[in-house]
Amino acid sequence: MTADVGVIGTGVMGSNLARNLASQPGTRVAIYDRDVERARAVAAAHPEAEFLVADSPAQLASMLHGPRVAILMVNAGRATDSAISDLVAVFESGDIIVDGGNSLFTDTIARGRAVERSGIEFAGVGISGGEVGALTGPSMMVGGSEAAWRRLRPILEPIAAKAEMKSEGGSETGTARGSGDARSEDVPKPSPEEALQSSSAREPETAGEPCIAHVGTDGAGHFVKMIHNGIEYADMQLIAEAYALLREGAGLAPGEIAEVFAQWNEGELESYLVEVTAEVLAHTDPLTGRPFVDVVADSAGAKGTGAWTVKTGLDLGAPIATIAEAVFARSLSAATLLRSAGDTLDGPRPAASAEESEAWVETVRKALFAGKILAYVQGLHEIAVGAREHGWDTDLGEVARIWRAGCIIRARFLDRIADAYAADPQLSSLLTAPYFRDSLNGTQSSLREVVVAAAGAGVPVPALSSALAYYDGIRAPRSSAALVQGQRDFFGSHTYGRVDRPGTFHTLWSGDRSEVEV
Ligand SMILES: NC(=O)C1=CN([C@@H]2O[C@H](COP(=O)(O)OP(=O)(O)OC[C@H]3O[C@@H](n4cnc5c(N)ncnc54)[C@H](OP(=O)(O)O)[C@@H]3O)[C@@H](O)[C@H]2O)C=CC1
Ligand SMILES: O=C(CO)[C@H](O)[C@H](O)COP(=O)(O)O
Repeated sequence: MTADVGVIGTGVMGSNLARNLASQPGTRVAIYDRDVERARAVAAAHPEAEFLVADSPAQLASMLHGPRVAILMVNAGRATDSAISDLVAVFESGDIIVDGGNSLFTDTIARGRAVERSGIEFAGVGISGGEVGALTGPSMMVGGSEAAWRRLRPILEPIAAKAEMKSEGGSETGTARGSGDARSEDVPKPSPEEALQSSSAREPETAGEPCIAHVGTDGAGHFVKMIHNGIEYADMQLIAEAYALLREGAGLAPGEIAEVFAQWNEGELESYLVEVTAEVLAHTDPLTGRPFVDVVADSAGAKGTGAWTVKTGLDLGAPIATIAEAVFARSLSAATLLRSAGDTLDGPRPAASAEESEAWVETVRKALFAGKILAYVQGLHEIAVGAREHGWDTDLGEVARIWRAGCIIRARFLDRIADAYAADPQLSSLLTAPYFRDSLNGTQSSLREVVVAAAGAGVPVPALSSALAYYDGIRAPRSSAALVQGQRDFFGSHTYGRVDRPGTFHTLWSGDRSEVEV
């Protein structure tokens, strides 16, 4: 018996993606893990998937009919390199290797070149949705040649999340829905545990637009996924700051804040991350009976995609300060030695004013919405700049469309982003689209208010502050960069342009201070 597709790596993502593939009619899946017992255990736990389990890459290759397709779901970096070289040794020209992990896009470009020298196709596919998404429908960002996309589409499209079709009236009623997505109103949602334990708990979504797209050649899929994760970092940090403003500014308890977030999730802030936040805040630690959030160490981890987004933004000259602040906020949280100096430092201590809490909650909600829009604006701008730099034909509206369901940053307003690019495919910035312009005009004063209040109260809100600075930086009729240009010319003859005539100029600062054209 031969299999249609192979999955390498049967950990959190690979096991669930393999089950998702195996649940498609007529699809037989072969699995392999370097820990062969892990792959065997996955097959034993899910007999309905009828997996073929390979003991080696060579056996996997022998189980697949040609031209072979294998999807790697292994850790980024060395593990991916080693899995690729194992496959290259046993695959043949015309076969295709798909890297579905969170690889750095520049690695994907280099790997593609190396692999394709042997006639084997290579595609880098960003996959988002965590373990439940992998099982019930992830969002997938495909990078690679048109030929690879044509081959992969029939395999991957059926397992992708489906975003609800919009009814008459467009975004007013159109909410994103992936299989396993929490926002279905008419379909009972299996809990994550149910979804993971039993494939029979899964109600495959067949209607709706599949959340998968070919976003460009070589590294484009992993590039777009990297920035998805950068936005994820910013979104999470903005939410965490809103939580701090409610807890420390309004004196609300975690359970009360959980209710606030659950309520926010009914409106324009509706998103998977806001929903998850409400669940985490409502949770009580079974060991101590205290709010779960109070017993978790306040030191955040990171696997690297956020930092890559920031490094790439620096290389591309794309201003993504809110994403950068979110990455640095995690670094600061984990810098225990640095933070130990805090005890000796003066400053205000937050004092809650509970009597104003209702108005404050609404102000924080609006500030969070403004911050969230600005974080997406930054991420999408970085995609546009990166696509230009690398020659990828990435359609930002398509990116927004495939993020509407299945992925971690799925949110109601992604419909609005998709609409904005559909209305104007040449949109230079989301900020000029009427919905986003009007939303920011209606929320910017709240963003300003919380940043001022937080600074006065000593509550750190780096992401909200940087979102406001980004907004005001864009609004400023004249930037203070003119002075920076003057300073650069003074100490380094770096030259400058003028507002009143074309050309490049230098002032003879050490001489008679006359100006010369250079
Ligand atoms: N977890 C998540 O929510 C998400 C993860 N991702 C990405 O998906 C990929 C997989 O993540 P995840 O499933 O969480 O990772 P896990 O560590 O749970 O699983 C990876 C599996 O691959 C095995 N493996 C490593 N190297 C090889 C190899 N050369 N050949 C065969 N098997 C190998 C590992 O074995 P061993 O334990 O021995 O190393 C392990 O069993 C990563 O790139 C991750 O960044 C993407 C989206 C979401
Ligand atoms: O890819 C993902 C979702 O799309 C992972 O959830 C993400 O990698 C988590 O990242 P980190 O551990 O850095 O917070």
